[in-house]
This record gives sequence, structure tokens and C-alpha cells, in this order.
Amino acid sequence: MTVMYNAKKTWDFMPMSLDEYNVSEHNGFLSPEPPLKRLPDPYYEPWENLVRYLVQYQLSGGFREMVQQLPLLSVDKLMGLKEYQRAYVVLGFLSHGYVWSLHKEPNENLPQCLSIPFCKVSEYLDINPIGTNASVVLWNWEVLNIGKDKADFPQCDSLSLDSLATLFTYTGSPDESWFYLVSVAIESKGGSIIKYSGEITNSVINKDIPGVISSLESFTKTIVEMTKLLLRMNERCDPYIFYWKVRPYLAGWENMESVGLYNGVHYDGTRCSDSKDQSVNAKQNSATKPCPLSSQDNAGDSKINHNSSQTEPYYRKYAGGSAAQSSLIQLIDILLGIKHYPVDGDALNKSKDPILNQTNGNIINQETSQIPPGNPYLMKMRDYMPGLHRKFLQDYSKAPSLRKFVFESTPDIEKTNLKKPAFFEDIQVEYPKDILNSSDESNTAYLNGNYALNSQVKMQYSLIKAYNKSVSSLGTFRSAHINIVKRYVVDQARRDYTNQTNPEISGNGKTREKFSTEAKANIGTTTDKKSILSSVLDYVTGTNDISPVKDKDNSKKNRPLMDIYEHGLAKLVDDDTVVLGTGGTDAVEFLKNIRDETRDSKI
Ligand code: HEM
Repeated sequence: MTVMYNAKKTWDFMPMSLDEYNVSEHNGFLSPEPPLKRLPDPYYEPWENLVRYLVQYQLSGGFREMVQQLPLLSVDKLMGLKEYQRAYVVLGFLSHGYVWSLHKEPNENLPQCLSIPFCKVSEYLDINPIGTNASVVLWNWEVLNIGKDKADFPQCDSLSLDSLATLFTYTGSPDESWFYLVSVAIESKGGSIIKYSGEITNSVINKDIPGVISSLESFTKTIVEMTKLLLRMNERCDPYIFYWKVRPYLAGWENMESVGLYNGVHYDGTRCSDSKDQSVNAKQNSATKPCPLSSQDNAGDSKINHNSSQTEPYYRKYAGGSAAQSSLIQLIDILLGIKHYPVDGDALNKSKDPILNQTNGNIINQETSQIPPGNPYLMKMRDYMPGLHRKFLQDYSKAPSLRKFVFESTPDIEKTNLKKPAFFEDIQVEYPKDILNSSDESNTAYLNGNYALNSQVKMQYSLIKAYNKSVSSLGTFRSAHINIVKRYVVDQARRDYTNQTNPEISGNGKTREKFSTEAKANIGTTTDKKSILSSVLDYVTGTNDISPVKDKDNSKKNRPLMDIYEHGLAKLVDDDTVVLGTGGTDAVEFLKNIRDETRDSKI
């Protein structure tokens, strides 16, 4: 039985109900109920039986042979969204396991037994046919039955990190599970984010300033909780395991020329269009519904070509899995009206922002809706989100803008001394634990002491303050994330492995054991959360420059080919100065830019 979690009333301003977008005020963008642990129809046993032993067959070296023995199964017997989601997860793990098989050269040819059903299932879900945040996070979790208090699903507000488990990993390592589960726990906070977003937008529509302030404060608290969860990555995910053992499996087939995938991957027997139709079937919902393709015979589907030998191979290039594909953070950007720009031409693009271009508080070219993110990479990541979630973001972007409301509702602020930048700088918060108690003593004294100010002005001040705190809390989340990237990607990518043939020795002659000891010393013990926090918060405070240092001796020329494969997703570019993220961008520069745009959005 499907449980209805959403009070539709709050979201009346959207064209569809939350259920129809497959999101909830309970679990955010995670499936509202735990994902299926097996496809119910025994017809799909060949997939289920193989994926269950993915790690074991990888170790045995026989995984690809096992895949090649799979029958070509139809998607006709999949019933409803949850079964399609499960099939997408299974086929994603099988496909990445095939292309990036352990200790083998990447294989650029995805066999029909995977490529054809993977494309059909992805078409139904309106998502790219590759491993994504949806396949490793959103639909890849379960709640352990380890105690009434902890796993009391669905009564608990959000899923406790300590009672979650993954359904699949590529490596079988707890570190990989933890990497996904931290994201699951963060995503589960999306329930509250969606709830408060709906409340805020309703209050904006009703011009209810106290309502906006109250919901914004709860919204901010939730972002702080998300940041604290993000920092727990260090507890049980070793950067070495993540970077050298897990990340290679998450890699996509775009910008992968260096490991031999010059054209991407050939999805044998398929000719689907690469360009994603941004629209989504508005009627598609979580109720049982046949696949739009399932009524057709495979051979009758114009996009499927079974006789692949008669045509040129059709290659596809897709980016690898990344939490940049999370709808949750983009939702927060949309609600707060934070706009991101292409890295090049920044100034040019910013000059077009109607909200940033204000003179004496008057907004030029007023917009009626919220501003969606405009960074090409972030926009591209929407093709890697489930279509219903993408649709949710698109529709929510058209809702009345909170940021515009804050500007329009605070006309008296500039007539007071409160307008001085110094007062508002006090609102800046760079430290999660202080975020809700940040000092604005001077303003408070001013407000309390200045009886000439009426309650209207005080209310306006509180509105700006609540808004800025929310923006700050997102900036803090992004700073914490940059630090994680520094620890898990940049530091690892910079390790000198010249002349090392054994990937277990990750650099500078340090064995994994030595590295782990050193890493633990750096971040404190897992029980010493305060020490982990303070170590991480060194970066959060923004004083550390985490740009990679140029290491001239680290020549790529002599690296064994296998080491380059092991390098996986994030790569040093030719001069070894820059670490590339999934999308082929300079990861750190990109993330700093996004973080700075967030901070700059304070009013
Ligand atoms: C070991 C953990 C993590 C690493 C190494 C990591 C790495 C990265 C990298 C390299 C990027 C740059 C773009 C790309 O390559 O896709 C990125 C972007 C991003 N990541 Fe992570 N990430 C981690 C965990 C997380 C978690 C748990 C979240 C929470 C949802 C998250 C959310 C994001 C978002 C939203 C972006 C897009 C940029 C932004 O909006 O600020 N990441 N990440």
C-alpha cells in the first residue's frame, strides 16, 4: 500500500502534487518508502542473481563473462515506478561493473543484454542511462532493524545515518557504503527542506513576513543539520579507499580519452538520442503504470536496433555519478534565489541579474519568479536527475521569488543606520555550531535602544537577517564540502605514484596502512567528533587555500597504464596543477566559485 505523506494544500501553487513529483515532506527526493530490495517477477532473476554477486565475480575476474551470458530481457514485466527504479539501480551497477571491471582495461562496448533494457528503463524514468546519484543514493538504501528508536520507519522525521545500509556497492567495503549513506542521510533532510520551502513560498504569496521568518529559521536549522552530516564523511570513509577503490567505478564515459574511451561507450543495439527532452510526462506518477515502451515489441521500437552489425556503432558520452546530481542543493539555491554563472564571462553574466542590479533598493527589471541556477554544469546535471525531480525544480523555479519578496518588503531599512554594511556583516556565519547564535549585538542594541524605530522596521530587519542566515548556512555547507573534496580528491590525486606499479602504494612510498594512520591522526579518532569538526572547520572558516600545489617531479609519462585507470574520475591535467571533477571542470575552482556566489547573495 502506498502511504501518502504529503499535505497537498501547502503545494497548491505547483501544477502537480508532491506525490506526482515523487518527492515528499517526509523523505525529500529519496523514495518516499524504502526502495525495493528485489524485482518481484522471477523473470528478472538473471539480473538479480548476478548483481547480488557483483563484488565476488569482480574479484574472481569473471564478471564480464557472466554479463555476456545474461539473456536479453524485456522491460514489459516491470510494473510501476518503484520497479523501474530498482531496475535502473541494478542495470547501473551491472553496467559500471562491466565497463570498469576490476584490474582490466575499460570496455567500450556495453552488450545488448545491458544496453537495451538500461536505455528503456532510463527512458521511462527520464534520466540518462548511466550510474547516477539516483542509482547509488536515492534508490539504494534500506533501514536496518536495529532498535525501535532508530529504525522506526516511517515515523522518524528523517533517516538516522547510524541505522541505514546500502543495497549495493561496487567494492563491498564499508567505506563505500558510508560514502553513499552520508548522502542518503543528507537527502532525507530534504523532507524538511521541502516542507519549509512550501511554507515559505506560501507565506511569500500571502505577504506574511512573520510566517516567512519563522519557516526560514527552521529551513536554516535543517541546512546546519545537513552540514553536520556532511562532516561525518570523515568518520567511516577512508579517503584512500574512496579515491583509489570506489571512485573508479563511479566514473562516467565523458572526458575519458586518457583511459582509452575516446568516443565514450557504445550502447550496442540502441540509437537513443543523446539530447534529453527536458519535458516529463506530467501524468507519470508513483502509481502502477506500464512503461511507455512496454506495449511495443522491442523490434518495433524505432530507437532499438537489434541488428547492430548493419549500422555504425552508436557511442554515448555521459558524466559519472556525483552528488552534483542531487536535486536537494539545487532546490535550496532556487528557494533562496541564488544564481550561479558560467565560470568564464562571469562579470558579463552577473550584470544581467535583475536582483543584483539594484539602485538604492529599487530592483531593475523585476522578475516574478525565483531564479534558477544558470551554471552550465549544474544545469547539465539535471539530465542526471530523475525526470520527475527535474520537473519539480523547473516548476518550483516559476513560483514567486523569496529573494524579491525580501527586497520589496524591506523598504524602510535603508532609512535606518541598520543599512550600514557593518551591521549586516555580523550576520555572516562561517561556523556551523554558531550559526543560530551569531552575534548581532550592535544591531540588537540599536533596535532595542532606538524607540523611534517602529515594529515594522524591526520586522524588516528580522526578515533580512533570517534570509541572510539561510544564505550563510548554505555557504557554510559548501565550504565544508570543498574541504571534503580537498581531503578525498585533491590530496589523493596529488600523491606521487611515479614508478609505483602497485596501486596499493598510493604515493611518496606510503603504504595504505601508513596513510590511513596519518589520515586518522589528521582528523582525530572517530569517537572524537569535536576534533574532526575542528579539523574540518579550519577550512570552513575559509582561511586555508586548498588549491593543488604544482609538483614538477610528478611526471605522468612513466605511469603504468593500470595506474591511470585506477585514477578514475578525478584526474590531474597535463601540467599536474589542476584536479578535474566528474564534469571535466577544475573541481576546486568550480566549487569555490559556486560557494562564493552563494556568499555574495547575502542582502
Ligand atoms: C567524499 C565525498 C565527496 C566528494 C569527494 C565530492 C566531490 C565533488 C566534486 C569533485 C564536485 C565537483 C563537480 C563534479 O565533479 O561533479 C562535487 C560537486 C558537488 N557535490 Fe560533492 N562530493 C562529496 C560528497 C558530497 C555530498 C555528501 C554531497 C551532499 C549532497 C555533495 C554535494 C555536491 C553538490 C551539490 C555539488 C555541486 C556543486 C554545488 O552545488 O556546490 N557532495 N562534489
